[in-house]
Amino acid sequence: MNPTSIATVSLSGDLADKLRAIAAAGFDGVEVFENDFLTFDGNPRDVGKMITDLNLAIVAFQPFRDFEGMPEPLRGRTFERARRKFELMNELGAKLMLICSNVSPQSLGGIDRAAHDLNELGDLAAKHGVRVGFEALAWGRHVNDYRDAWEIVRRANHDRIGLILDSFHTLARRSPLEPIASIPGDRIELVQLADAPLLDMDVLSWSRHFRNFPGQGDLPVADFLRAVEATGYAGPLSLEIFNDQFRAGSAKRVAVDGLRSLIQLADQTARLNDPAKAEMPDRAPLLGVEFIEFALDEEPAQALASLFSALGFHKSGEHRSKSVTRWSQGGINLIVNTEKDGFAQSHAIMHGPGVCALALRVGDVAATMARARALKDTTFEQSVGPGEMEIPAIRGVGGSLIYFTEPRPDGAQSWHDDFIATGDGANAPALLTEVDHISQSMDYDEMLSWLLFYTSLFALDRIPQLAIADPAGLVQSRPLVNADGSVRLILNGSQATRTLSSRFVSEHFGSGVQHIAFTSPDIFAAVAAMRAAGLDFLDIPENYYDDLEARYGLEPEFLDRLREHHILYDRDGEAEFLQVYTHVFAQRFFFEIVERRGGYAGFGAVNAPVRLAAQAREARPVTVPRPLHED
Ligand SMILES: O=C(O)c1ccc(O)c(O)c1
Ligand SMILES: [Mg+2]
Repeated sequence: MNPTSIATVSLSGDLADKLRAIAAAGFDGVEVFENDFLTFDGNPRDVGKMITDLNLAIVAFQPFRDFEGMPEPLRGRTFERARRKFELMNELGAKLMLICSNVSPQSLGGIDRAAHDLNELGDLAAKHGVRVGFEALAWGRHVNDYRDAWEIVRRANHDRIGLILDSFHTLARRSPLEPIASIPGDRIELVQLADAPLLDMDVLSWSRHFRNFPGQGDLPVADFLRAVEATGYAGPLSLEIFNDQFRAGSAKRVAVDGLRSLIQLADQTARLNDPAKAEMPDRAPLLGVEFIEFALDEEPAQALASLFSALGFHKSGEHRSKSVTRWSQGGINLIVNTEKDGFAQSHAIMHGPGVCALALRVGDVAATMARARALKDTTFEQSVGPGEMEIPAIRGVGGSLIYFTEPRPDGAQSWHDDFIATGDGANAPALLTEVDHISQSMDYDEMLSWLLFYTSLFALDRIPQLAIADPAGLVQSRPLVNADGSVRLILNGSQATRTLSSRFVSEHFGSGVQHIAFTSPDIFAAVAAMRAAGLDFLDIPENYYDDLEARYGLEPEFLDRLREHHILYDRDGEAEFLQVYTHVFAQRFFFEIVERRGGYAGFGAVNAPVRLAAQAREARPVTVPRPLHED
């Protein structure tokens, strides 16, 4: 793999914070952004030493703007400015200066004029023992395509002058990638990498605010890198991300994401060339949700058990050595953990009653763990009793765990064997059959981190992000689904502080599962049975049903049944979706029951504002967050 690097502009903090985060994440080098240096209180030699002490290479000093094609007397000033920066680079210990193409209205066009300027600058660079790389900005005044930048560099014909390629500028303009392959690799000084979501806006604003790490956006960065590899370029791959959330987020977390994105991109690019030569197992296919584990104290656990019973679950097992019970229905397994020590208890103390772990069924646990380790995901081990199974796990959202299980040939040990089966109620027909989806709420700034976490490890497809109106602000919602729909995860985050999603995070000390939806083959029968068992459902206003009638012209009888059972409805072509919500449990999480008819693939997004408003009416007033247990 090429050396890894990241530009300081990609992270929050002052220069020292940024450099520490970059080194801690394990990058080989760094592009020093001039602005990070100018605003830092430390002389160039000390900054240079700080960087080498962290074992980082200075890959580039940048950007030097508005250089080529200036008329006199501006041209003379520009060369003097460059000379000063070369001196500064020598003090810092930087060997490469990045020049981005001129945006000044005063600049003059002409490839030979630009080539001549760069040739002359090459002599000055040689005098100072440094090199210069020229990069086309997508919005450059005369040079805005890498092919023109390369032609200028070629004609400059100076051994101190090379080309800089940036995936964003190339892919944003939809420039063809094939011509990259014919540039000699040793004339490329640096390759910068960035992804971005597809947005319909001017390219400058898009670049300055919405870039993100490869794999977080929609651009074909692997195709770009594949073309670069064909040149024989062996220098650093440097992430250069201008992103509003990254500037505000945790430098440490974002730096780790950056390295993970490069690891996944290298794997993706290798697979484009020859899947057999990949160095790590492929993204893990998900086969289903094996179980969902709740951690809580005895008292709320009893209330949760009543709720599970009313939802049609039966207690199907008692753990052999721990205070852990299993509840089942159809293909769904829920685990209730009330242990007095260990991971689950810490989770309950920290977050209150809630989901502390998800277990996902994968084709090959060992391969999944190997890929997780390659991606630098955090693995987790916990002590187990004699003869009990250790289930391999990694850390997920909000410090929760993701366990991995795999289908086992008959007779092989499985996590089920840790439980003594209790058969009560096992023969009742299942009202609910599968986990339909799991929603996790998180800080808005973390959404791209968890998106990368999930999609780099698992074969999950991203569904476009939706903005959903909560009465207290917008909530961004990003579904991730596997090919057969057996695993659907939803990431929710909001920049507004009082939305249901934000309050979940702020009042419960961090991100986590806020809601779980189960599939029912017959939602009316399920809701009737649950109501008979004493459960009631989130109230939905009459206005909603009036609108449904107006929108779809539903049969009055059908509409009455929806209304009576508080069921929400959506339609997509011939496909239909019915959904109903429990009240919120312990002010933390809630359940949803859905029925999908005719292959409905969405999540009832049109109904989400109705649900959020209903929940807001029920929500307690905001209180100052405080841990459940203060001992
Ligand atoms: O947005 C800019 O000005 C800018 C500067 C330097 C770069 O390498 C780049 O890609 C963009
Ligand atoms: Mg760039």
